[in-house]
Amino acid sequence: MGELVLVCGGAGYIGSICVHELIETGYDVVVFDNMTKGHKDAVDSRVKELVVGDVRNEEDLNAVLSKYSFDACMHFCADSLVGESVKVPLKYYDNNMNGAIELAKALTRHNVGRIVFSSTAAIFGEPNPEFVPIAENCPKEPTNPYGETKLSIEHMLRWTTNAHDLKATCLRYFNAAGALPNIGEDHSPESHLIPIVLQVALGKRDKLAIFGDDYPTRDGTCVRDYIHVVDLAHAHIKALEYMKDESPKFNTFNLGTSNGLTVKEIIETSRKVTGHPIPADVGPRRDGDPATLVADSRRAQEVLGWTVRFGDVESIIRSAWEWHQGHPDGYAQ
Ligand SMILES: NC(=O)c1ccc[n+]([C@@H]2O[C@H](COP(=O)([O-])OP(=O)(O)OC[C@H]3O[C@@H](n4cnc5c(N)ncnc54)[C@H](O)[C@@H]3O)[C@@H](O)[C@H]2O)c1
Ligand SMILES: O=c1ccn([C@@H]2O[C@H](COP(=O)(O)OP(=O)(O)O[C@H]3O[C@H](CO)[C@@H](O)[C@H](O)[C@H]3O)[C@@H](O)[C@H]2O)c(=O)[nH]1
Repeated sequence: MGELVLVCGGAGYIGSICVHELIETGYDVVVFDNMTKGHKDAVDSRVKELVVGDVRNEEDLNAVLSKYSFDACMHFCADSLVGESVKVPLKYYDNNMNGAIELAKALTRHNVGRIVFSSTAAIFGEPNPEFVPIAENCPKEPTNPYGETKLSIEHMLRWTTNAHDLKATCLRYFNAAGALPNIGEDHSPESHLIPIVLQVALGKRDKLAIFGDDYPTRDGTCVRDYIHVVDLAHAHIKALEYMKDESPKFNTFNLGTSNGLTVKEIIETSRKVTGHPIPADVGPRRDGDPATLVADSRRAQEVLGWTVRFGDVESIIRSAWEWHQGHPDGYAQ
């Protein structure tokens, strides 16, 4: 029998892929998700249970934590749209902050000793070019409420691990992308660049809007570091193993490929992968978008022994394209 992991948000995009990789590695898994954005069909059929509950709800958490004896927890639950967070900040403070606080309280009550938390590149805000690629100690000045809530949760976890018998690892993903053959990205409404580009290629949309071409980048569009979601999943497993040994109680790692690509470059590569012209018009900037976010992930490589296995963006887009072709309506079909 492997260790038992509680995966909160395990019916969502990144969480469901982590669940699959955990089970493949020999872990047992219970998924806990309120299903506001999760998909039942994304959850591996080998999980011990898919519990429908809300991380903000003490009773829901007590029920699952009393039923099972967990070795560790992964926390993927959040609202996570940069633009939306600028428009409705209180939704983000409510779900992200309150969810993480209730979960941390429940883990300490039930003596669960390890948590891996989904943090984000958005905690760094608009880094001065001298700090790009972005290492863990880069100044943190979020430019949107989403990043603010994630940074506050990191601080809350640091103080909680200081006071309790709990270890935490915050993994700051840059832009998650790609798919497994049967698990992919299906957000509704979709706001992420690669799935939107592929929906145009599938004929589900006529064209897409490029949000601004007047940024200080090589072609004027925003630069992001797209990392394969399976590589992210493997970093979670490495973090669980690391915290089992003599690790510090609180840890942070930046996770990306260190290869920054512009919005226009992503569209161009997608044209090559799909063979579709993918029409795109330049529109206004989206609120809260920093110009450039590229990771320096050497610390995760050196300390966790993590490696990027699927770093080439063309193969990342190809894996997403294969999933989207097989699931043109997402999980709805
Ligand atoms: N997608 C990215 O590129 C990216 C990058 C950096 C960080 N992140 C972070 O990674 C995590 C997962 O992202 P994702 O793209 O898989 O998102 P997602 O929306 O697909 O998954 C989140 C899951 O959490 C569930 N959930 C949300 N609030 C909940 C609550 N209060 N109680 C119980 N379940 C709840 C949703 O139903 C969903 O299944 C998020 O925390 C996000 O902020 C994502
Ligand atoms: O229709 C679109 C959609 C997106 N973009 C641009 O494409 C880039 C990537 O956007 P998106 O895919 O929405 O990702 P981000 O806004 O960079 O945010 C993602 O990456 C962050 C870390 O970098 C995470 O924290 C967030 O959760 C995750 O949504 C940005 O410059 C957007 O302005 C467009 O130009 N047109």
